[in-house]
Amino acid sequence: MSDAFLSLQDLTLGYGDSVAVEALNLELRRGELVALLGPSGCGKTTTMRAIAGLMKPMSGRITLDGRDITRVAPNKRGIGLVFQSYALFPHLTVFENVAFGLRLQGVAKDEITRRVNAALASVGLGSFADRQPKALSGGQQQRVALARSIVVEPKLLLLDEPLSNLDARLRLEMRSELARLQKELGITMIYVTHDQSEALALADRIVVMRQGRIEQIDTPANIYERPVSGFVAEFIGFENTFALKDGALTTAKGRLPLDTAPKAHGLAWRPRAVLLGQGAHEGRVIGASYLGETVEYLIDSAAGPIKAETPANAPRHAMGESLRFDLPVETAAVLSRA
Ligand SMILES: Nc1ncnc2c1ncn2[C@@H]1O[C@H](COP(=O)(O)OP(=O)(O)OP(=O)(O)O)[C@@H](O)[C@H]1O
Repeated sequence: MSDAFLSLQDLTLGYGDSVAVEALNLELRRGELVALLGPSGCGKTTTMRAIAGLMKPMSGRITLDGRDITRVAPNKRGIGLVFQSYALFPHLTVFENVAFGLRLQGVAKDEITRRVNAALASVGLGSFADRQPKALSGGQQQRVALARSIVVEPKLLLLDEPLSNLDARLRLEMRSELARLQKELGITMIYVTHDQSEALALADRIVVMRQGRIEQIDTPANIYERPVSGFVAEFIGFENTFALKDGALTTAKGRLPLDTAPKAHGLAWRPRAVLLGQGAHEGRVIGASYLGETVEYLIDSAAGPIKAETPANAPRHAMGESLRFDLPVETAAVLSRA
């Protein structure tokens, strides 16, 4: 057996006869934060449910800290959960909400007081112990939910879109809070999100899922800069993705020949890597949106629309204008798979 802290081996999961996740293999090191990233329906929540023991795998094995937990009851796995709906008990104080799991475990009173206060302090709610949940903001409630799950010192913490109910500012605040807590407490975490910036900011490694399979596992920097496939590239913001065929960038709409083409399945560029006003290709401006810092152009080309982004203080291009553009191969992401 490997020395992985959590290991998912050939895990196949489904509902009735329909398979939702197929032969998934994933290993986490102790203390690692791994983000599961992917579009709606790709199997993120299903994977989390199986790890938590809330559904039985069709086949495969799960081990945690050297123990096979595939058939262990959810409450005996030592796994904490924070889901999107963080339902606190409305009639209990913040303190009692956090103490709940420890009371169930029969932990001594003094130790409960000590651990609950420490958990509340670690999420910045030390002075809120006596409040009722309804007297807290959404972000504060979310932090109580987090304190409640870390106080029982789980071996593994599963977070499924835990910040999705919060407004943009709170999300950012909670995101850095979570990162700090995770490092401070050394908790191993799996974090489900469909928000790429959240995954990039938080994770040690990102798992990109597609239709129940893993498409790429890598560091945030490698996922962002070196996506292996068109699917990952598009998901992570490379809006100009092409297959390479006979030395030309190829889409269903047409082709753009290249002087020199690398050996690869495809190439992809972010909008800001597209150069306007120079280069081997020709196009016509069919869209222009002012975004504040930048202007985003849609350029009609022989291979369909190309998205380009230039600094707002660069020379502007008018709608309908014909211009040359360049897709420099040296700034492209080289895609090894379809
Ligand atoms: N209770 C269920 N019964 C039948 N099929 C289900 C059930 N829950 C999920 N599925 C199916 O399993 C697949 C994976 O769903 P899952 O909820 O794991 O996706 P997800 O990546 O978490 O999506 P989202 O980001 O929308 O939460 C989907 O095709 C979904 O329709």
